[in-house]
Amino acid sequence: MEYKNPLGVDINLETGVIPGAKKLVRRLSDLKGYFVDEDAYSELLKENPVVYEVYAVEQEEKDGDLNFATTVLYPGKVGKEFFFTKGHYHSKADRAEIYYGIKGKGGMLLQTPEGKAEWIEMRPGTVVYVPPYWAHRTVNTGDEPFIFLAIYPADAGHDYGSIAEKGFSKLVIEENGEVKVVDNPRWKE
Ligand SMILES: O=P(O)(O)OC[C@H]1O[C@H](O)[C@H](O)[C@@H](O)[C@@H]1O
Ligand SMILES: [Fe+2]
Repeated sequence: MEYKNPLGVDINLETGVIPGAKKLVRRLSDLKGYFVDEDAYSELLKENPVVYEVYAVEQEEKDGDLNFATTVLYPGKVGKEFFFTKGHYHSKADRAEIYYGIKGKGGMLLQTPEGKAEWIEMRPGTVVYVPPYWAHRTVNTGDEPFIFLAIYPADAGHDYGSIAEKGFSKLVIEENGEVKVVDNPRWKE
C-alpha cells in the first residue's frame, strides 16, 4: 500500500492565501454573459477588474479523497448586482461540499436543477453545507473582500454549463442601500 503524506498549511486569515496552493484568477472578462445589466458590464469591462481569486489544493480525481480551496471574492457591482463567483453544479452531481466563512460579508445562492433557490448569509465563522445536486454561487454583499474556505470531494468536478447558459433563478442586488434577493427576469426553466 502506498500512503499519501498528510499535510498541514496555515491559511492567511487576512488575505485568504494558502501557501503553495494553485492560484486561479477570474477577471470580469471571464464572466461574460453572467450579469443581467449588459451596459454596466461593458462599461466596467474597460477596467476589467479581478472579481475573484481561488487558492486550491487539489488531489487526483479519485473518490474518497478531498480538495480544499479558499476564494477571495472582491467587492463590487455590475449595475445593481453584486460581484459573484460563476457558480456550478458538480460534474458528479451527487457530491456535497462544505464552505466556511473567514472574512467579510456575503452569502451563497443555491439552486436545484428545477430552479428552487435558497440564499444563505455568510459571516466569518458561518458553515454552509451544500447538499448533493445543488448548484452553488457565492456573492460579496459587503465593501471588503469576502474570503471563505471550501472543502469538496476530489472527484466532484465543476459543471458550469447550465449556470453559464441560464444563470440562477434569483439575483442578489443592492436597492436603496439594501441587499435584496429578487427573481431573475431572464430565468427560464
Ligand atoms: O468555480 P466557481 O463557481 O467559479 O467558484 C470558485 C471556487 O469557489 C470555491 O473555492 C470552490 O471550492 C471551488 O471549487 C470553486 O472553483
Ligand atoms: Fe462546488
